[in-house]
Amino acid sequence: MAAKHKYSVLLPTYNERENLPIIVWLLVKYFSEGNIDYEIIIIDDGSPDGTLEVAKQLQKIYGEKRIVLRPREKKLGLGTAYIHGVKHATGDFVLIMDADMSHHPKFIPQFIEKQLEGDYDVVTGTRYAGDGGVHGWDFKRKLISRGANYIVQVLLRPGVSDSTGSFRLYRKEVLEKLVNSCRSKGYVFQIELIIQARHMGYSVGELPISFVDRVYGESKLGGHEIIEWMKGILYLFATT
Ligand SMILES: Nc1nc2c(ncn2[C@@H]2O[C@H](COP(=O)(O)OP(=O)(O)O[C@H]3O[C@H](CO)[C@@H](O)[C@H](O)[C@@H]3O)[C@@H](O)[C@H]2O)c(=O)[nH]1
Ligand SMILES: [Mg+2]
Repeated sequence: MAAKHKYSVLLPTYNERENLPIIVWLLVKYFSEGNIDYEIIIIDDGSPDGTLEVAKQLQKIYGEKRIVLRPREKKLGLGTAYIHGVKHATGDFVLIMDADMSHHPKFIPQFIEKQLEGDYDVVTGTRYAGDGGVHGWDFKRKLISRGANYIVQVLLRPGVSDSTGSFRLYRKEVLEKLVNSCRSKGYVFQIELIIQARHMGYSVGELPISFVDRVYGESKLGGHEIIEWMKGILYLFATT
């Protein structure tokens, strides 16, 4: 596949020292094999494990055109990391994904194909339709994810089968507009984006993906994030 567009990948990182070289290597592989123009924007939030130092090494290996560093001094949340990253994106399309290998770069050519096929404004990965799935999570974490999706379905009617997932492809100008109309700062940000996309009449396609739990490091979704998530959902319910 030789796509004529440029794709910017936003990689938010907090303590992803072990994962970053693997995901970057795979991203480079799939983009190069597909002869696709790309940049990888790493938004590190002052990770104490030295993720930024690793990112700097990767920039030396792959070059400043491909690896763009947009770090922030401290942990300011996943939603604001995306907002920060998109400001610096130079591609026609923006891919958002986790940096811990739960979102495998092998799906990127499928995201691109799906977008081109349907001329979609957004293509969103789904773990809960078609061949999509979740692997490696314990029962509690599966329940949290299913429960969160169910709450969103009932309260906000997002029009997609997996509203809490965050492996997505956006037309850049669409993402910029969505980001400007979103207020959430944490994990609820991806839900607000997809709800806004529906309200603003953008076309959204779904792509089944498999989500595999991380091998290295830990999830940052703790009790505080879950409480903030619930507050965010209630706020969206009351205001949208
Ligand atoms: N820069 C930055 N990055 C962050 C922050 N918090 C998390 N990240 C990064 O965001 C990505 C996802 O964080 P995880 O901590 O691995 O999330 P998860 O528990 O695996 O959650 C996944 O499932 C959720 C529910 O389906 C999703 O909402 C979430 O996006 C993610 O896909 C990782 O690359 C992580 O380093 C932050 O405050 N700042
Ligand atoms: Mg993760």
